[in-house]
Amino acid sequence: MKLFTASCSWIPRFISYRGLSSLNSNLRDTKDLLIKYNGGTVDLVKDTTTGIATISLNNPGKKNALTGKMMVELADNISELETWGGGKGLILTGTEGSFCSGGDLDFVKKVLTPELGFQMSCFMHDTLSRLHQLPMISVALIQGGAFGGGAELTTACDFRTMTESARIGFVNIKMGVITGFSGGTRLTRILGQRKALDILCSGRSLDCNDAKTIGLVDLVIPDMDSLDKTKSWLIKNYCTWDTEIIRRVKQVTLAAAEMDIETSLARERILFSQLWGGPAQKAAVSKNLKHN
Ligand SMILES: C[C@@H](C(=O)O)C(=O)SCCNC(=O)CCNC(=O)[C@H](O)C(C)(C)COP(=O)(O)OP(=O)(O)OC[C@H]1O[C@@H](n2cnc3c(N)ncnc32)[C@H](O)[C@@H]1OP(=O)(O)O
Repeated sequence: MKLFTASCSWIPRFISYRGLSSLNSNLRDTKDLLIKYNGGTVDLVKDTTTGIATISLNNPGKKNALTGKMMVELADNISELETWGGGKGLILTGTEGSFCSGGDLDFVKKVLTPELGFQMSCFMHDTLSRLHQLPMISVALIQGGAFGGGAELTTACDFRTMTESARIGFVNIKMGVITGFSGGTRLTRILGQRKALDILCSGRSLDCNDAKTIGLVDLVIPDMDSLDKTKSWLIKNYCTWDTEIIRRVKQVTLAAAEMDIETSLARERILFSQLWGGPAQKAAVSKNLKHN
């Protein structure tokens, strides 16, 4: 069988994850290209009282399918969150009862060359890596459907909640491709290789029970008031602490997952010692707390 990649001589021979920065020079060009494919919005709301941000994918006529312009807006929203020192948590969701049905097929049909696919993929990898690396606790609220690229988006978050009637499917294989938004790598890190292979290679869609059983989803919630319920769960479980502490815990876990152990330990020592003797610790040690 002749390999399709034989015609893709323009693809760099070696691309390492850390090598992504060497592709960054192309991101501005890609942004200029993507923004021309109009439709939908991606809206960011920052609640300064709770420290919880919400990003909503909004293209309801197409079940929140992602246009090029929406990819750019998502990237811009992440850039804004990177500079928000007050952020504790982030909820990524969609409007009008859907999460996201993947790439907008009207847009996809206009960019069907390996070169443009590579550019789009680099852009989305950069955006979702930056989302994943935000020093706040991120949750994807899956409602309605999350398919193809939409399912991939959920894997960039730390946690996933899913409504009782929702479905999630990595259907890329049924569309003649594999994961373009980094979902293959991220799903494998979440589930392990065997379960990820099952989900990716079957292309089957999962209901909330399947998704919870395999460990893709952390919490199943009723359809009603799913955003409020996700927000309450996020705040109650992870975000009652001091902002600086939450952000440091997230950074420690990221370093441990993605760096060699000595570098990660060095980072943990610094993040720890900067809190030692601070107001939160002084208040806690003066309280004679019992943890049972
Ligand atoms: C990036 C790329 C990749 O593979 O890496 C991808 O993500 S490929 C994209 C992978 N995603 C897909 O192939 C999704 C295909 N769509 C579906 O399976 C279905 O539409 C569902 C998403 C399950 C929703 O079904 P349901 O019966 O609830 O609604 P529906 O089919 O009437 O959809 C409502 C309207 O949204 C449109 N619509 C739905 N998904 C769309 C998409 N991804 N791009 C463009 N339009 C889309 C439908 O054509 C329809 O338009 P009208 O009202 O005008 O008829």
